[in-house]
Amino acid sequence: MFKVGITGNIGSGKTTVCKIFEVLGIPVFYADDEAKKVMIEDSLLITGIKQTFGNQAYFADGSLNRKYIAGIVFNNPDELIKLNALVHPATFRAFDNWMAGQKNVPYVLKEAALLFESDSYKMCNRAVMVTAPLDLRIKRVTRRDGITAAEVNSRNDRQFTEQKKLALANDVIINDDTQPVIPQVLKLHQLYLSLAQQNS
Ligand SMILES: CC(C)(COP(=O)(O)OP(=O)(O)OC[C@H]1O[C@@H](n2cnc3c(N)ncnc32)[C@H](O)[C@@H]1O)[C@@H](O)C(=O)NCCC(=O)NCCS
Ligand SMILES: Nc1ncnc2c1ncn2[C@@H]1O[C@H](COP(=O)(O)OP(=O)(O)OP(=O)(O)O)[C@@H](O)[C@H]1O
Repeated sequence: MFKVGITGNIGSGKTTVCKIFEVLGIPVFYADDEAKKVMIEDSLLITGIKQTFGNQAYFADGSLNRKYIAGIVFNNPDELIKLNALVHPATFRAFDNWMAGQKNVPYVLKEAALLFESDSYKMCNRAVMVTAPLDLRIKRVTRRDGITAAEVNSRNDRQFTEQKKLALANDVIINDDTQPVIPQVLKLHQLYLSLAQQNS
């Protein structure tokens, strides 16, 4: 199956762009969401997270204390490395399981904030990056999540720079309010349909 990885730094608009691909009938695996799902479902992972970050990482009802974990890992790169090492293998397994269920579709998308940082782009046939300037991304995320600009910056600082990501991407979608996104998606969709057909 032809796989397209889609990424972009915090607030670039990856999820928004993926929703357009979904309208075109393309299944999307949302790695960030799946990561949070395995963190409450995989008992070995839960034990590892509690041992590493303390029992406060979870609320009494078993849900994830995202604010608590974010406060630790986005202020300490070593702690973030530990969290990534715990969570990413389980997320990769969830992707493999999801892939096994995909039938009769021309191609699939894997949405991951850390597609390049985690090397998972190497398992994709193509990588597309959604890009927008930092000031606009900060504005979007502070409005969406009610977090501060400093908190957005501290996450952004833990990601490859836009420049580094652009050098690794095969394709780019510009989502900086200067041009419409839908025609860019339609153009790439046609490209992926034809590449997937050549690949089959
Ligand atoms: C720390 C957690 C609990 C905070 O949850 P929260 O709901 O506040 O954020 P959410 O997961 O929706 O992520 C929002 C954005 O933060 C950034 N971000 C998330 N995880 C990371 C990370 N490990 N490194 C750098 N940036 C990250 C991304 O831009 C992401 O799109 C959560 O982000 C987490 O568990 N992260 C580790 C797992 C991971 O790496 N997920 C992302 C890719 S699989
Ligand atoms: N072209 C656009 N016009 C207006 N609002 C937009 C546009 N693109 C994204 N947004 C808004 O900006 C916010 C961030 O977009 P989105 O959630 O798609 O980004 P993301 O890259 O998936 O973010 P994160 O990395 O934080 O998960 C959302 O509230 C979304 O509705």
